[in-house]
Amino acid sequence: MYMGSLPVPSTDAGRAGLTALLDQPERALIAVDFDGTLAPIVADPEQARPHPDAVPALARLAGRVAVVAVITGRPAEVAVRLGGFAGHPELAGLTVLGAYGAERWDAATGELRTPPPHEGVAAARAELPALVTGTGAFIEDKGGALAVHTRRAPDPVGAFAALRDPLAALAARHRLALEPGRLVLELRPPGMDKGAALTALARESGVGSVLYAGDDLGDLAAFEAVAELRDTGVAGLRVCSGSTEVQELAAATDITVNGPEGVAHLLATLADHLRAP
Ligand SMILES: O=P(O)(O)OC[C@H]1O[C@H](O[C@H]2O[C@H](CO)[C@@H](O)[C@H](O)[C@H]2O)[C@H](O)[C@@H](O)[C@@H]1O
Repeated sequence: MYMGSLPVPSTDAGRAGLTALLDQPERALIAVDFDGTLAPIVADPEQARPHPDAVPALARLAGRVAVVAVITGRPAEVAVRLGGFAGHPELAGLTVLGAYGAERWDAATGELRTPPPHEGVAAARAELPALVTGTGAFIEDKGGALAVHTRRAPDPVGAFAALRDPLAALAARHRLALEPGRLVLELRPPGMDKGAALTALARESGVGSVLYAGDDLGDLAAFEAVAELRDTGVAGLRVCSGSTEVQELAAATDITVNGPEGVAHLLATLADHLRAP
């Protein structure tokens, strides 16, 4: 069902979230995930780029809402580079929270904040090649974390399943978290997730409504955070960037759109609705 050209959220709380965003955009936070939400999924992580309509839509929204943010598992500076977010005058207020919220880049200052290295990542880095050899998986070394990708393996799902337990054991040995995603298993420092990152940003900005869009298991914490923010009086709208790969998000969200193309369309339609009078 559509409200004008905007989809109608499937829940009362989601409808309240959308209404709050449309009524008081100057008090709204719009936060989006990068891979699978802004950027279509591709086989080589280095080749991921936002959907062509996504960044222009974010830029239009940035002029109308209180805060626009990208919250991603990528290192913040990688998301900034792949997204082309630096030096974009209309995105001068953009915040990028990388490494599941452990890193922060603010367009306004250009400042990048990263945590000190976790010794477990260095230890896992040394052991990982032996575990991965022969599976067809490849390692994306993100500096502060390690991602093992099976998308390019001959049997991506089989390789993912075969690696899950050994990587969980490796993570446990080195006090790391194992973060499963879309044909990827990430070893990363514990203690931060996208939910904590989103809540902190919402509190810091004092917003009255939050929209969060994501596509993967790592986004569930952010969707839960939106639900918790609602209990504290902050209206919320949870948008699923739908895919055939991840089925678990529909129950945790208020709107499902068709992947990054659908997200870009939704953001652009929101920007149309919020056009300055
Ligand atoms: O939080 P996100 O912005 O969604 O980042 C999560 C991970 O995404 C990337 O991997 C995913 O996208 C790749 C490029 O499309 C794809 O090849 C891979 O199969 C996906 O899992 C990225 O490479 C990771 O570092 C991110 O943590």
